[in-house]
Amino acid sequence: MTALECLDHGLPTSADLVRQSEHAVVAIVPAAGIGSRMGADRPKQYLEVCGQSILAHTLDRLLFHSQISQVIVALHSDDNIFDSLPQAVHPKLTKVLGGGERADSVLAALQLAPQNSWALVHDAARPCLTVSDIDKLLASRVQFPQGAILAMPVRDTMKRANQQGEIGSTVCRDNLWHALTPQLFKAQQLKGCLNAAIAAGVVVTDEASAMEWAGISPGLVSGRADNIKVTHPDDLGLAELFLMRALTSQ
Ligand SMILES: Nc1ccn([C@@H]2O[C@H](COP(=O)(O)OP(=O)(O)OP(=O)(O)O)[C@@H](O)[C@H]2O)c(=O)n1
Ligand SMILES: C[C@](O)(CO)[C@H](O)COP(=O)(O)O
Repeated sequence: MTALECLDHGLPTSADLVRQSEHAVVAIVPAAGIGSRMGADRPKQYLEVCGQSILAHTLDRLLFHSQISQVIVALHSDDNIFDSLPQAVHPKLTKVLGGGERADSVLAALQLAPQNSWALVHDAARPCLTVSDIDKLLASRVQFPQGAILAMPVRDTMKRANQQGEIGSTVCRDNLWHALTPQLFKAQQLKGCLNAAIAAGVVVTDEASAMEWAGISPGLVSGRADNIKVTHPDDLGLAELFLMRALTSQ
């Protein structure tokens, strides 16, 4: 098929595919949180499930992905555990000091991302990410050159509480998605949008919200429901189950 025919059919030309392959993909792992909602004796990313820490599982998925050239991990200034992880000495891995909020930690890591790279930002607290979902998000760059996020359509009826802890309203769930990670954007563009949004006092709880604030509409890529963010104690059992299932299916 000629380039013109590709364009007519909305397909990537070989030049598009070559260009994508020219831009490195750098994984950014915000891992500087303290896990207050977990209430454990250490930051939740260092709790063990299936034989190693949550962070170690997350790093393995990124370090061993063939299209990811570098993994930049943002750590808390008091972190005295990371260097004991086997993954800490991986040649692809770079450490950076995180910040007060997740967005600050992501920004700190973005300072080290190469000029024309893609930044694939993934929470340390999401250890059940699969290679197939990473592949799916990376492949979405053809359809969503502005960037995209893994997300999951809402399945439950959604309620908004009132001040009394009762149902205030039912939120229409049409076209309502849970934002997951990884979230994939051009590193320089993401850095600019994050800096601008934070400077404007915007609450930035994920990378996409900074891009949206700048007027960009990131793509939504349907991701697996087992890509959970380990946040509360009862998430640990789920993570263990999903990781065990992944190990036994290999
Ligand atoms: N200043 C921060 C805060 C959070 N994170 C990271 O962002 C991810 C998602 O944040 P969250 O699940 O909220 O983790 P914590 O902030 O540790 O949890 P909590 O809000 O319960 O304290 C986590 O991998 C966390 O380590 C970070 O790098 N820097
Ligand atoms: C980035 C994220 O995981 C997308 O759902 C989420 O916003 C992180 O929120 P947290 O409060 O920092 O865990």
